[in-house]
Amino acid sequence: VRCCRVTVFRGTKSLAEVIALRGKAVLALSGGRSPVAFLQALSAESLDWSRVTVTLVDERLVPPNHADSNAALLRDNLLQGAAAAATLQPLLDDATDLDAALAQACRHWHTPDVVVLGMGEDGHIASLFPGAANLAQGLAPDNPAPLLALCPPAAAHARISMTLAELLRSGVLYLAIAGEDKRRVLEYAARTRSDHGFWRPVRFQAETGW
Ligand SMILES: O=C(O)[C@H](O)[C@@H](O)[C@H](O)[C@H](O)COP(=O)(O)O
Repeated sequence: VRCCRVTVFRGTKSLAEVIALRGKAVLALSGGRSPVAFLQALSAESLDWSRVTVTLVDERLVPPNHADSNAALLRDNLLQGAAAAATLQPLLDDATDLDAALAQACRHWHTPDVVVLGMGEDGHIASLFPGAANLAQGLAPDNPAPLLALCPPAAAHARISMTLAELLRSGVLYLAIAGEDKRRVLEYAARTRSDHGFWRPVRFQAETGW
């Protein structure tokens, strides 16, 4: 709960600063199970939401109203109350194959000003899952591509994800995690020097102080 309140406070402040500077802001959020309380709390924040475009750090290749759709998660939990005035820019529209989905997502993409990441217990952020065939591409710090298509063996659906390079090109990054298990993963990742792909995404965040 504390993590959620702190991230709501900091995220809202960052958005307000970007809006004051540039008149508009792009916010990229994560999906999964844990952001519900955060999204609901954020939706009640007083901010000029009409100046905010909300998008996702990753999306699953499912129809827009599927229970696993991250866009549906935002629609149901964030785009309510004060935040209903924001513009939702989903990553996927009606694409059913992964290449078309990636092309579609890239067409509408804008590098976010504010990003809120979650983290899986295997250390993945966005959909940069350990074991994904093209993980190296997703983690290459000089990859010019903002988004990547992956079929991670550990995940239920094929995914579109921000690349690590694009995360690093974004304005402000927050990592919102809760619970002992995730804390242990983060601490382990910060300590380990092994170059095992399993720990790379999250170790990168630990080392760069996200
Ligand atoms: O769409 C997704 O799956 C995410 O964006 C992903 O990176 C998520 O943040 C973690 O998997 C944590 O998920 P939980 O909140 O469900 O633990």
